[in-house]
Amino acid sequence: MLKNIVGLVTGGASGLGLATAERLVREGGKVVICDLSTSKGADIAKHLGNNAVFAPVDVTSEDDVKNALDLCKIKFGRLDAAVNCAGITVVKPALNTKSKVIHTQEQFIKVLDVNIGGTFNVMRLSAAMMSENEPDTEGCRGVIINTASIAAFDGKRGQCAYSASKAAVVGMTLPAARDLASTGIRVCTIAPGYFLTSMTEGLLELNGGQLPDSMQFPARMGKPDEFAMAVQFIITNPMMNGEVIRVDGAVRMQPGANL
Ligand SMILES: CC(=O)CC(=O)SCCNC(=O)CCNC(=O)[C@H](O)C(C)(C)COP(=O)(O)OP(=O)(O)OC[C@H]1O[C@@H](n2cnc3c(N)ncnc32)[C@H](O)[C@@H]1OP(=O)(O)O
Ligand SMILES: NC(=O)C1=CN([C@@H]2O[C@H](COP(=O)(O)OP(=O)(O)OC[C@H]3O[C@@H](n4cnc5c(N)ncnc54)[C@H](O)[C@@H]3O)[C@@H](O)[C@H]2O)C=CC1
Repeated sequence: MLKNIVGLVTGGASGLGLATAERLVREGGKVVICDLSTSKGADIAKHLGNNAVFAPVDVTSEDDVKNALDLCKIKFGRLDAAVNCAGITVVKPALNTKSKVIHTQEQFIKVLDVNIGGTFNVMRLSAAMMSENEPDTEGCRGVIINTASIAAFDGKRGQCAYSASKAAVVGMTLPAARDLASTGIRVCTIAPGYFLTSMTEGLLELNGGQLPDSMQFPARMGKPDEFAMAVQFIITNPMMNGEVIRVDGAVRMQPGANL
């Protein structure tokens, strides 16, 4: 149960973030869905009812994130769990050896800006708000959960920017947990494998309907709620801190194309 837990979920209008927002409300919590103003976040929040509200947020903007946290305070009184799911990808070799097309520096920096900068922005500002919470019986004031990817460890061809950004999210997990330990705020990261969302739709088809050979068990794409289950586990287990958990059915990405 997540009874009375107040969560803020970035990327909450789609895929893994949406499943997390839905689970929070289903399990008795409340949620601020943060996503781009162009997303379906407002409709989704309306559909979820009084325990959900939408905040239009670009995670790279300090003002947007502060406004979302203000809304969280006005609507729900406090923040217990910030879940960073907003993320983007670019798929392009550093150099396409056949066409001679070079990866642009702009694309590389954009992915780092959203995936690293956005995650850190939400983490630091959420922590400031959580630090005002009364600690629970364990002395905990809140928890921050970031989303990396198995591409942080074994990225494929074409994933320099994405893998670098996710490796950075892995890298900031322990120092952030150490920074926030004295305030009683925990920080963990989930590194998902292949999950069926708008980020990955079409990949299976592109791969001739073939799942990756390295996929072990279960040999299928993850369901977004299976990510949300990991979020719930981290929120509810006080010993979870400073750790990166792969949720991937034991798959390892291979160097070749597509999946
Ligand atoms: C887990 C998560 O967090 C979510 C995920 O990541 S999901 C996983 C998503 N998967 C990916 O991101 C991988 C995506 N990769 C791809 O889409 C492709 O491999 C790619 C776009 C990177 C390259 O595709 P491609 O079709 O090989 O590129 P293309 O430009 O058409 O290259 C044509 C040829 O040059 C070769 N080539 C081009 N650049 C190359 C390079 N740097 N090295 C070797 N060969 C190269 C290709 O192998 C291909 O050869 P053939 O014609 O003999 O097959
Ligand atoms: N789907 C998968 O297989 C995997 C996904 N991930 C990661 O999980 C996270 C969620 O991805 P999915 O749900 O799959 O993708 P998705 O594309 O379905 O959802 C991402 C959401 O982030 C939002 N977003 C993008 N840029 C934003 C910004 N600047 N500010 C605010 N919101 C922004 C999008 O509008 C979208 O709603 C991402 O960080 C992704 O890298 C990691 C491993 C595997």
